[in-house]
Amino acid sequence: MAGPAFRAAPVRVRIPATSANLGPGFDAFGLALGLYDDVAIRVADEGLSIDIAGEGADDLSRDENHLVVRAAHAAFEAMGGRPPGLDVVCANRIPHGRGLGSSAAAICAGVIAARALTIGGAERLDDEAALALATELEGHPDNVAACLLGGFTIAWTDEDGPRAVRSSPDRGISPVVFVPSTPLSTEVARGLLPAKVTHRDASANAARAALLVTALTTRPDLLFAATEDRLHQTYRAPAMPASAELIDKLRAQGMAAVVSGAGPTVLALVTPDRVDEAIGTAGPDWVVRQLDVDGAGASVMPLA
Ligand SMILES: Nc1ncnc2c1ncn2[C@@H]1O[C@H](COP(=O)(O)OP(=O)(O)OP(=O)(O)O)[C@@H](O)[C@H]1O
Ligand SMILES: N[C@@H](CCO)C(=O)O
Repeated sequence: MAGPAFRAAPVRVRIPATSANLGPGFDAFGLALGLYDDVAIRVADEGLSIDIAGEGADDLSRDENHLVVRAAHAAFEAMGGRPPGLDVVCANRIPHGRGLGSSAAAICAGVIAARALTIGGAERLDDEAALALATELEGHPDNVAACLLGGFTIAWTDEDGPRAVRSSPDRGISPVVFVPSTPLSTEVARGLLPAKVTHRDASANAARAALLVTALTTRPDLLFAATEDRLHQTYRAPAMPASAELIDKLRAQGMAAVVSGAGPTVLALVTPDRVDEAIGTAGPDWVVRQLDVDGAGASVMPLA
């Protein structure tokens, strides 16, 4: 295929935060949340300029190592070639290293923006290829699947690569996130996991994960039972003791609380009448937000 041509006009993409695992669905389940990064990218005649506002403005690199740029470059290469330069403007709202899918959002922003900037991009990089590329860059498919598709997603990998299906959570479920001030990198949190787990723990998780699909989509009354996990949360608790304590407190009140992604954010999935009670359970050290479920996933937006 000949190298691609590019659109002269900038594109703006809106990318949701995501919560992965949801308790028992380690590396498989994801939920898109109504908290967004906005990224605008324009093809330039040369060079690279990166403007960052919000999360990470003080510490992110402003060169080719910037994750949005790395993902965009990877996507351009996959579509046949890069443009000569890029101007990138990021408005970041998803906190970094907290378990709300900031790295997946940055990757999906780069991939979706690059596709929108490339003439014929949708044919050169279809949705399956975009998921595969984003998964390769992120290392696992759960956050990127929810980020690209919105809603509640189940991701898995077969011989053809990562796959995902999406469904809409029951409208009677309100996600509440409790974000601590200190980050924990996913890499460190994954390093705490054992290489092997017992058959008993694996089968316990299989039952709860299967139950969670029903609980999330049609039976919110089963969410508490469905969010038990034995594959990652206990192993990671020593790296996030305050999160483990808050989860215990919320669960003692019958609320479905879990580690969000690799932590240390805590996610509670509650009915709307219990949102205030959930929020009141956390002390002043937490930034607590009730968020909507995002139904659209990563979207190309009209320019303002
Ligand atoms: N908007 C962004 N722009 C550039 N780089 C980002 C952006 N968001 C995240 N990153 C990079 O990703 C790192 C955080 O990724 P990490 O996987 O550790 O946490 P997370 O994605 O926030 O959490 P989780 O994967 O558990 O949901 C940041 O330290 C930064 O290097
Ligand atoms: N499934 C991943 C999500 C965080 O990126 C983990 O728990 O490590």
